[in-house]
Amino acid sequence: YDATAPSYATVSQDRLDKPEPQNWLMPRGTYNGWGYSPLDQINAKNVKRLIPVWSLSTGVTDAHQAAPIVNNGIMFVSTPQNRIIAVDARTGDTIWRYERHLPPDMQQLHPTNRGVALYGDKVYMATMDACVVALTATTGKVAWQHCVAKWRDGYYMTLAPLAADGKILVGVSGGELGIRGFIDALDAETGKEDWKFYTVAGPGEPGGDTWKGDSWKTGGVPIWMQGNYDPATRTVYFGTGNGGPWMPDTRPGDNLFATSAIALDVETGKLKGYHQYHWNDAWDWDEVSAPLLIDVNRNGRAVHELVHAGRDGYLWQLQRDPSGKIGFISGQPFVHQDVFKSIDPKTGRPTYDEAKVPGTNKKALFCPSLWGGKDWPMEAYSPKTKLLYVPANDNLCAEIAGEKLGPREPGSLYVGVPIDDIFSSLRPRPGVDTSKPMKIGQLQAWDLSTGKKVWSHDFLDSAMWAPILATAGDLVFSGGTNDRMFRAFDASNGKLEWETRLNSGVEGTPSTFMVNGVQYIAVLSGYGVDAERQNNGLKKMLAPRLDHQVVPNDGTIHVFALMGPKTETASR
Ligand SMILES: O=C(O)c1cc(C(=O)O)c2c(n1)C(=O)C(=O)c1cc(C(=O)O)[nH]c1-2
Ligand SMILES: [Ca+2]
Repeated sequence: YDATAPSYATVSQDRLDKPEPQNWLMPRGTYNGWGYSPLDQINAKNVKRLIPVWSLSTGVTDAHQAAPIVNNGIMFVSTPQNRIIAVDARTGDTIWRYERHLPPDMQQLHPTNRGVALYGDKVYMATMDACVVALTATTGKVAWQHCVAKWRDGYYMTLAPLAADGKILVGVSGGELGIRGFIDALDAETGKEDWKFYTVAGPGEPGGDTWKGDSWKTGGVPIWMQGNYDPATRTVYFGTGNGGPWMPDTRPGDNLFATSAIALDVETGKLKGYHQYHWNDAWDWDEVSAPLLIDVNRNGRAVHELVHAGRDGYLWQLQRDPSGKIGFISGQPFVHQDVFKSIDPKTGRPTYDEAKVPGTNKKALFCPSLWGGKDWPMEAYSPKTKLLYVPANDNLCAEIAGEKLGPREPGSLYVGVPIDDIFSSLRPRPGVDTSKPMKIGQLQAWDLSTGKKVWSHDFLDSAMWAPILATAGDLVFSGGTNDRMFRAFDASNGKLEWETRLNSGVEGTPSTFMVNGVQYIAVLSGYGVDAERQNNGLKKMLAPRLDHQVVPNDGTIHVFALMGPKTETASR
């Protein structure tokens, strides 16, 4: 009998509203999306003593992006192919495993999963075949499942569900398959649908006049990242994806609510407000990472903001209102961006350089690339340093041209750009000398009060493709580079404090937690999907410098703690 063995603690709405510091109950730790932990046992002074405590192979390869979710010493990890592993977070001993039997004839464009949600006594996962499964947290047995769409019709799910107000909120991927995107709220107990919100406004609905003819039926606007939540106003905030098909002339108009931040009433799913970052998207710039809820000090006044580092390469600061309305404050490039000619100072609406807008039979070279100034990996915010940390990719561009599309075939790509052209679209920023090590990936830190970049840690010949964890120990953690490193930086100046090389590329969402007085840092390795596709583009662009480079794909859970007597007892 182990008196210190973890036992499951029911996840109430109160606990989700204010998670205990020792737990990590959702992908970003808290509903505001900060990716911040108040734990400080591991700090800038002692992080050099950080050592591996345990690791565990997940048994699958490809993009492991989920955060290890921890509730009272029990860790839940989801992986590609929709598996979940529940382990004793101190030892790595497996408690149970769940494996979804996915249809064998299903093609996966983005074989990944961004994490589980906890609510009550259940664990929830959104699946590649467009279903939500609820498992009993202590046993891993299926309590219910509910399919929100037909995978044969091009719908799939990669996001972590958001648990709030007794509901499980999910959205669908398929922006490259001609879907009509939506968010569904399911009853956490039964799986019954409570409400549905279509992200492509239909005829007669608000925003419906921003789509012409039947274009709304295949308008895309996927939701493939978890939302954030404001319990005080009971508002959920999501970021929305690209319009489909990609070429903007196939769907003239602004295309609401594509590439936007949207605010929905958690109870009813009613739209309370929105801000479209860029209209009539032409670049696959999904703006799916949900805006962070941050109170920013402006001249002694706390302004309630929504902050988003866009795939369009702009850092957006918006204002949130108790009514859910979203106002515009500022937008400025955080990487080289040559598409926007200006931003309306009142509304934030950009004007475009038409030469940078690809179309059907119209080639365009534009910066940043299709993968954006920042793709899905989430920013972090530390209330201690008051800095926003952005995983950015600078000096990259892309060149594509559209081709005429036939009618949509359910379940097939409906992009209007040949897939091989997409994977070979990456270009260096014009004028950059690629014969020398090239500045690409950056971990940037921004002061939101002044709108100034405070520091940047730059990586050569590598993108930066991983979410950030910030801690009260004055550290920020992240992987994301093509050298398999997992790193800790000083949160105030970006100095590298610690790094370790893992078995494969790291694009996991780091988390931190405490059990029996020991603080741990956890992250998944496992490389794939678009981080790998973009890196393949870099290899061609920078040849022969990266010719020898191999980034393995194997998935592993890694857990670290400080070397010392406490760690030794903890890991035994
Ligand atoms: O339009 C969509 O539905 C959709 C879905 C996904 C996804 O579900 O992962 C990605 C994208 N688009 C996308 O454009 C993109 O760059 C991307 C990168 C990744 C990844 O896991 O690295 N997923 C996705
Ligand atoms: Ca997309």
